[in-house]
Amino acid sequence: MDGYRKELAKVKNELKDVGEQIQQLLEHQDQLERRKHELEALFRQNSSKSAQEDKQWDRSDFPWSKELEDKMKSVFKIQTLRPMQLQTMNVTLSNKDCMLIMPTGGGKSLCFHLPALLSKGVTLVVSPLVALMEDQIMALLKFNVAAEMLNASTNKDTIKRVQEEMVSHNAPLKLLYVTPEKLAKSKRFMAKLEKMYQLGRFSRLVIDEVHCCSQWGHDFRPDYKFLGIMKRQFPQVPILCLTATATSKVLEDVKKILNIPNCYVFKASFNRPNLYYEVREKSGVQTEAMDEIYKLIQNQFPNQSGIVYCFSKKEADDVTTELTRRGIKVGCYHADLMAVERSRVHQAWLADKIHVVVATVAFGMGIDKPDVRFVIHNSLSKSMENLYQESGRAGRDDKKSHCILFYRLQDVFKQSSMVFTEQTGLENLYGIVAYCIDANRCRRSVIASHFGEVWDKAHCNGMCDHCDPAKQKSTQNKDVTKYCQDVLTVLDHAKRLDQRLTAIKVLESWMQKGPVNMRVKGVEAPSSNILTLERILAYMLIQGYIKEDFHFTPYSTISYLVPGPKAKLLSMGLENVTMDFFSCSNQTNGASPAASSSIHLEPKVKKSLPTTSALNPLKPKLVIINNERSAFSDMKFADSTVANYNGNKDNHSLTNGEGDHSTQKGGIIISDKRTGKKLKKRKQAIVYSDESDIDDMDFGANILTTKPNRAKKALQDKSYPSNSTQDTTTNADAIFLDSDSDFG
Ligand SMILES: Nc1ncnc2c1ncn2[C@H]1C[C@H](O)[C@@H](COP(=O)(O)OP(=O)(O)OP(=O)(O)O)O1
Repeated sequence: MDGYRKELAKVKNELKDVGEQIQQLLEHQDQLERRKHELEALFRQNSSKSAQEDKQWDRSDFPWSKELEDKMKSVFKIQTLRPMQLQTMNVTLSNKDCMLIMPTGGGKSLCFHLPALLSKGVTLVVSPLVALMEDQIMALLKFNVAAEMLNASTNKDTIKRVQEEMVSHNAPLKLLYVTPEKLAKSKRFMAKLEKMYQLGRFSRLVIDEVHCCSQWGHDFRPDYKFLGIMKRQFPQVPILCLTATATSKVLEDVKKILNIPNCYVFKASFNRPNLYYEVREKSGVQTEAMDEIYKLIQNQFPNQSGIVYCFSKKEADDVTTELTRRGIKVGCYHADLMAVERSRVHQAWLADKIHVVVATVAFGMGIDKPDVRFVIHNSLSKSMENLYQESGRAGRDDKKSHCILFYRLQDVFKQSSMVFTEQTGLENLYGIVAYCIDANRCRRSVIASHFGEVWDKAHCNGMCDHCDPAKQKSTQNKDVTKYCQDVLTVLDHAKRLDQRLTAIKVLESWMQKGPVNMRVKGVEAPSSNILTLERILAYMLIQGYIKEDFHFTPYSTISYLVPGPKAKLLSMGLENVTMDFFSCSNQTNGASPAASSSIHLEPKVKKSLPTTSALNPLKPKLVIINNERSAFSDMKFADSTVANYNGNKDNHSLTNGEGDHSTQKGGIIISDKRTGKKLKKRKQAIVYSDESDIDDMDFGANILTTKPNRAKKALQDKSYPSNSTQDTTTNADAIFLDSDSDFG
């Protein structure tokens, strides 16, 4: 026996060592990964080869340089080129393959419009959306540039005419737009292209939104894969690829798919200095969430142009109804609406007849309104690329504009059950979740590292909620290991009972709410607000301590939470989890999820202060306020007696609920405001607090407890009609308020 015991102790020790080593290695791996990204970016930006190449293509002494400048000014009325435009045009005019990554609105179109005018023959442009082509053709026709398009709904006469122009030396046609489907599915059209090529009239192939080729990208389109044969069929035709967003992984994939391994890659900076990035917490109550968006638009952007992006068509319909009811001129745009209605909304918005378009991502590519002052995300986007591209529709006129994302944990699962079948769907989604719950990193630096760029926080210029001096707040790194272990215990308990838990159910069990059999002995209800708990859960998810397990019903896909690959390390106590929290919570409205999830010295978690309106439903007979630390001390409780407790048991003041004070020496004397009578000794009073220093105070109550769950139990024992903490609070005879009180 002794031998076993010794060996067991030895094995446990070794396991502990191994765990610590694993943790160190994991941390080291994280650091190396980060450094690798930075070095790759630095390498790309500074390597002598790429610097030389940039210089080489920046020249103005090419045979076409003079004509290029003339046409730029005379046809497109543009005086100077933006960064990377000249390089790109010089490469493609040299008949070399090129890839340009430039942010939305950066001016990619000019990079093939202008070369098209300087080249003999026709530039073929593959573009994913008919609406996008229509917009471009309209703009080109205004500049008297001959452009056409072919798609599934083009009539026979037009097809015939265009196909004749493709192969006619005298035809004025300069740009021909087609959908990838047209290329992939029309053999006749491919035959015409062959002919055009043999006649030397196929001057260039432009592939817009080229990231659609790659399954690693955020908008994979299977028909884009077909473009892989173009280099083989037309080896002399230079390919120009354009996209606003592509990670290095996507770039490499695209090069492979299109057979252009040696193409030149130009990358304009992702940074849009005039865009202010912000994440705000979204209320769990639909009407409150709508009120907040309404107030935001009304107060900050009155009569200004903006877009509100929604997760689904139904959400877009609902938000449209809600905002219209509140008096904002909005139009709705999504794929289920008739084309005429979509076009009506788009045109009315362009003409400023309506200010806001509430839309799904269907309202996107090709939106070129210069004065969009705000883009609000009512729900989480599915990736950083999506967020960047969608919010990038703001501020094309280079004036300050706002990109505000409303975040709530429940939106993660709406998205995850849609994207989990995509190759990197969950990875991309968790990337944007990390962006949302980050407490202090510059938003731009998170975006930059996502796109593999080096970013110096100082360059943000206060243009994100974390760098804005007006929103200054300090953060503290706190240990949340115990919380994370408790979550895993809840999951283990459910597993033993053969139950599956969604995130909401996990939170419920963790907070000792919901079905009694799901609550776990030894797991104490955390004294923190729901937002903090959601944030910890989200962090566990993106770090791999928990993971999602998807199940199908005939109507939907449900995401359950189960222990993740790193769970073991945590439950064995071999890994510590720390998170950043704001050290003071002086923000209420508009705070980011991180901001409102401030945390005390563990294990206690602090929450944002509820507003007066949040407390209005509470009408207990007695309200005891911690005067020293509470922001509630100025609040009025019309139907309650208010006792101001200042941490000194012997000196308290009482008010009549309307703010008239009378100081009482020698302990609290509680009287009922309505009758003026002293509350009877042993009157029931439930006190919610974690403050241990009230433990031994005599409130004349026969129930005094310091934990909400114990209070609740006490209430249940006394047969109070309540099923939730909120109800018990409402029904309590007395509540204790300090800055940590929890109304979750
Ligand atoms: N050098 C320039 N100087 C002034 N304006 C320019 C210049 N180049 C382009 N523009 C204008 C034309 C458009 O109104 C606007 C956006 O250009 P555009 O080519 O549509 O952007 P883009 O194609 O990169 O955006 P998206 O990714 O949304 O398609 O900028």
